[in-house]
Amino acid sequence: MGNRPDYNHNHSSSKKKKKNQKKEKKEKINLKDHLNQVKILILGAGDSGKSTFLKQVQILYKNGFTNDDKSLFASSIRQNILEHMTELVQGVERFGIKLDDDNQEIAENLLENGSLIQGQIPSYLCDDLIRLWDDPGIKKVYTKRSELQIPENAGYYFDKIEEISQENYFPSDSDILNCRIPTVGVKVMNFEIEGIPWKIVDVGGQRSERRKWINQFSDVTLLLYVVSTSGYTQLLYEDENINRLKESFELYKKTIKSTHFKKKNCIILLNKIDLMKKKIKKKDLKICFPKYKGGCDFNKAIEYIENLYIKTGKNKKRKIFTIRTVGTNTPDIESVFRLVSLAIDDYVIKNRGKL
Ligand SMILES: Nc1nc2c(ncn2[C@@H]2O[C@H](COP(=O)(O)OP(=O)(O)OP(=O)(O)O)[C@@H](O)[C@H]2O)c(=O)[nH]1
Ligand SMILES: [Mg+2]
Repeated sequence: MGNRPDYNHNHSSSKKKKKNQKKEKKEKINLKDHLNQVKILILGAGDSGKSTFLKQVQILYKNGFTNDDKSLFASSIRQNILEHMTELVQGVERFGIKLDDDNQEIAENLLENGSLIQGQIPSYLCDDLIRLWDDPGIKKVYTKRSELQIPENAGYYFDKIEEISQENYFPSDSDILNCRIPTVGVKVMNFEIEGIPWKIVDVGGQRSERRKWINQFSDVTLLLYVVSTSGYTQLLYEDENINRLKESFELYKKTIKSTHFKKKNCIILLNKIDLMKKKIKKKDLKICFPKYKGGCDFNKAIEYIENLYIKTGKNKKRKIFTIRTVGTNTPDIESVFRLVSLAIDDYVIKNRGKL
């Protein structure tokens, strides 16, 4: 990736869109004259990429991660490796797949005794993990990982087990961005842009976390709703009868109706399009949205999702913007910030004198 992603709002044709963008740019105003603070609330279902967005803000606007942050992430990354390999080994049994004879014993050992020692992967465990990852049976289970709730990015770390097991391993930004730690509670990030305090609020997206959302609904300047587009082939972690993208859409429908957001602009991040692009070649979006008729065509599929979210959310008092992103790619999130600025200007212009 690395290209500036497309963005769109309220179904404008591309000619009209360009004209609107030009007009909106001209009307750029000094936020300081109108707002005491900017509060951005990030919502979306679990695993959609909300906290990844916050990590990108840390990289872009807060000088990146400290050494203390990196040490903490190193332990989480090692824990991710161990957990996901354990899940793969459990999958071997579930799918009735055979491992190489020697590896069978290693697998059993991992299930019984595999654990980190003071946040480190001991060298014998590192060897075992590498052998398992090299086993064709494990690779076969890995291709079925969506059925096992194993994160799509797990392979990113399995390819680096040796490096990550080094005692002095310090994760790169990319390693940190790929790490999966479900959010519990509310995380707030404060920083300043052009003399105005900005507050970005990230919440946990899993069902058990959502009752805490309402406490964050007041004084919002802009809503960001993150959608994992690749979730159309996955089932919900919390309820394996529900499709993830469907859950995201139903949640959005309910959330955007809230009176708190009636006049608030909203940016929909159509996230994980890297994964969506790969999946759509083999799996039709119809499995999630039966009315979709575009087949295995990425552009048609993404436009269908885009239009669903825009149509459901738009009203006369607010705009729904969309942007396609790979959340782990920093330039994509820089582009989101250009759109954030546009959406906030638009909000301020419409509500001038009432803020
Ligand atoms: N391939 C790919 N992975 C992504 C993308 N965005 C985020 N991820 C990964 O998806 C996983 C989940 O991201 P999080 O940011 O933790 O998701 P979340 O929405 O905060 O999840 P909760 O805290 O449970 O609500 C992480 O492992 C990220 O690295 C993307 O665009 N592409
Ligand atoms: Mg999170």
